Amino acid sequence: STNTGTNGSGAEGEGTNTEETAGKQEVVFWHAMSGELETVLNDIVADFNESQENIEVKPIFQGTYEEALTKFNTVAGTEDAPTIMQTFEVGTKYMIDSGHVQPVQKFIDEDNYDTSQWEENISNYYSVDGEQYSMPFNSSTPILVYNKDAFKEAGLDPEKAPMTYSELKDAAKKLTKTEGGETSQYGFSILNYGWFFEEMLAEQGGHYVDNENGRSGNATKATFNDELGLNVFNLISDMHKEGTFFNVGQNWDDMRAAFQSGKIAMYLDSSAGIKAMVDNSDFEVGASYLPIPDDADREGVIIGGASVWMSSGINEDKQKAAWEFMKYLTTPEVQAEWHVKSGYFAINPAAYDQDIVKEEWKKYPQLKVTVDQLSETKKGTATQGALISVFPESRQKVVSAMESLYQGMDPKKALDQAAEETNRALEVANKKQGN
Ligand SMILES: O=P(O)(O)OC[C@H](O)CO
Repeated sequence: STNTGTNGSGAEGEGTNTEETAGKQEVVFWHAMSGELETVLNDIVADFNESQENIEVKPIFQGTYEEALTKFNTVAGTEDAPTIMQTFEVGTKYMIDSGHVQPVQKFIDEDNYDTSQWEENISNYYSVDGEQYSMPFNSSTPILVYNKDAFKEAGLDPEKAPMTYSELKDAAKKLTKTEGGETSQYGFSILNYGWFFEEMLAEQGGHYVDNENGRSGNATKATFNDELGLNVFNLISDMHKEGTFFNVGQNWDDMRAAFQSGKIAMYLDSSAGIKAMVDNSDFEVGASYLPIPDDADREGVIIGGASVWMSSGINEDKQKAAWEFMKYLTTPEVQAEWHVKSGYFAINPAAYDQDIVKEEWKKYPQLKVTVDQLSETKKGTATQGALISVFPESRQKVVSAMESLYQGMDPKKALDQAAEETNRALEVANKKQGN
């Protein structure tokens, strides 16, 4: 089964929005939650619908985050646009620039809604120029996941996950099993997905683009190809050359299957994948913080996952109905259920005081690790994440650069190329926006 929105598979909705059902205000909700996540989401929606006389929320799965955004693009600004759209974090600026979204700030103000109950680290990400654009919903961060049984077998302390690049390299060497030129177990792997690079850069306090990650002004240039970005690329390249790193490709399912089958002993995953991993592995699974370079200060992680957006240009009663649903999603009770069943963070930390969370943390201490890593994150423009309209495109360039490392490309050259391509995309986008 799939666990995260980046890894969509399953039945997709038709994407057409039907009229009001039985006099109820229909709220069409496009999302990218597949597998078990979709079930949990549908349950929450069903509970909401049951509690409402006049509102009916209709969730429609639209594929991966990338696929859903492409579909949104084709209907944004028309009457076929969904009332609510789930978009991954790196689509934030893209959504704002689209001109087809209604910032939820309007409803926060009209309703005197208290957003201080939201986790600041999370809501900050979706707040631009003092305005809350979207409502945080499913937030995740990457974590290091490791096979504790393999650690024991290799003579490593299963309670001590590697925290630095040197420790990671050493552990990976001990965990790698090679016989007659065949490697049956690799020490480490990272999915070819730009998110992991973005996070490992932020951990060191690095910026992805100029103008303080596009937060103090419009970004004009990529900065991720600096020394800090190079640390990450060098790590991957070195470990790959040493034979301790396995290239799993771009598919989340393949990566998780490689871990479960014992092909890799450590890898990076979304915090939203940890619970299913613990449940579905026949060995003990550990979770820990992202490793950092030996001499770096730990800055923390950027909020990943997605938030929910409201379309503009649609009936205001529909928007109000959507806002009711959004408020419901953020209650401590719903967030507690969402956190324990999905593994995503509670965007309302009061959820962590709910009994079901306390019980679950006893059973799955790995869940708490993910919350600790986030709460220890230092506030700043590095960990707030970059704000750029061409982020989804730039991410693809970084993915290609990561892939070229396995063909033996020089890490600096690979990274520079991704940066140049990002610069070109930024230039085009800025011209279009008249900046
Ligand atoms: O797979 P998710 O939902 O944890 O999200 C990971 C990334 O942040 C998506 O951009």
